[in-house]
Amino acid sequence: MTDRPIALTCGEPAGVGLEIAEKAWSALRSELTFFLIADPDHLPGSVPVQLIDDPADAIAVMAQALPIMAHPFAAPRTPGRAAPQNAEGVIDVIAQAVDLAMSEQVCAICTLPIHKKALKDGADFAYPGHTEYLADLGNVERVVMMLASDQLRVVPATIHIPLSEVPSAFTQEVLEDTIRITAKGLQDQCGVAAPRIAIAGLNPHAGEGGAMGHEDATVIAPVITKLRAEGFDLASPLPADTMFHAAARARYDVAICAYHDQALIPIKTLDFDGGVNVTLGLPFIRTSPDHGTAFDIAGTGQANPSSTIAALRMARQMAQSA
Ligand SMILES: NC(=O)C1=CN([C@@H]2O[C@H](COP(=O)(O)OP(=O)(O)OC[C@H]3O[C@@H](n4cnc5c(N)ncnc54)[C@H](O)[C@@H]3O)[C@@H](O)[C@H]2O)C=CC1
Ligand SMILES: NCC(=O)COP(=O)(O)O
Repeated sequence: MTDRPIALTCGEPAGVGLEIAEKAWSALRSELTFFLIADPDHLPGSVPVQLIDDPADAIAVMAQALPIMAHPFAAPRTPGRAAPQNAEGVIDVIAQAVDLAMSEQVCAICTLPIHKKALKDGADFAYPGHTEYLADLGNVERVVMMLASDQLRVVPATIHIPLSEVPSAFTQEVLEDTIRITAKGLQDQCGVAAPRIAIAGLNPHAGEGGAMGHEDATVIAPVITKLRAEGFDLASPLPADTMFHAAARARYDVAICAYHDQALIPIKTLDFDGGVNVTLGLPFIRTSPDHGTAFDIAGTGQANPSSTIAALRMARQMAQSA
């Protein structure tokens, strides 16, 4: 699998992504092969680059220059300010990378951050994030967003929806599918043979026996009973406030949470620089840094490439074990 390169999508050109792509190339040029799909005119120009037409050409280029598959955009790059005319280009680059993955010309895709509102405003993008767009491109109904670092793996069972919609979206079916996809992904792609899965309660104190909400007993508990009978190793439903300290984390391989911030706050607090976002359940491998476009520091040279470097390494590792 690793004879093929990883496709790195440019994401929002006004963000820190392209600066990070150059730094990631400097760090990884003798370790693994990736190429960037981007408008060459958008690149900050701190490293040598070489245009390629065929993904396979990246292998010979990588040690000397950052391989670029050119995708012309409508407008120039202005750090910190998204150009609405570039929204279509950002979306098309992601679709191009998926085509390359589905046709097995690349071993994985790694996506640099998009600005969700810029895509909605500029191109009426119908998806709240990569995760949902990639599910559609990959023709799968349900995928799982997992964020992983050396210290913790977390999965939000509901993803990019308003908090007010979480209780109705967090159904037994969603939770069951999420557990199944997560367990399979950990076994098949992450080298965890028998995943220990912790489920966070939705309510304070996991509902405190019904005194603080009912979903822990009526949604989570029945799914746990059903899946335990099938052999899943599930701990549950745990009060979310006490399941992320070091001793608690040692008892599970992944924490499945009810909603976005319940999952992402602990991992971004523990390891913002090393966290990787991976989509499980797709017919191809996709990783991403855990951070966003960071418009506030774009163009300043301050962007830390560690999360993208970790994401590229994880993509390669997953491809090796596929
Ligand atoms: N995978 C993706 O495409 C993601 C996209 N986003 C999008 O990014 C946009 C901005 O989101 P925010 O909530 O502001 O989060 P953000 O991660 O872009 O920024 C939060 C803070 O962290 C800092 N930061 C982020 N990445 C950094 C890096 N590599 N090095 C140093 N400092 C860094 C920023 O300067 C800022 O102060 C939004 O549109 C959001 O939806 C957010 C997360 C992931
Ligand atoms: N907060 C995580 C995030 O927004 C990543 O979303 P996606 O673009 O990877 O779906």
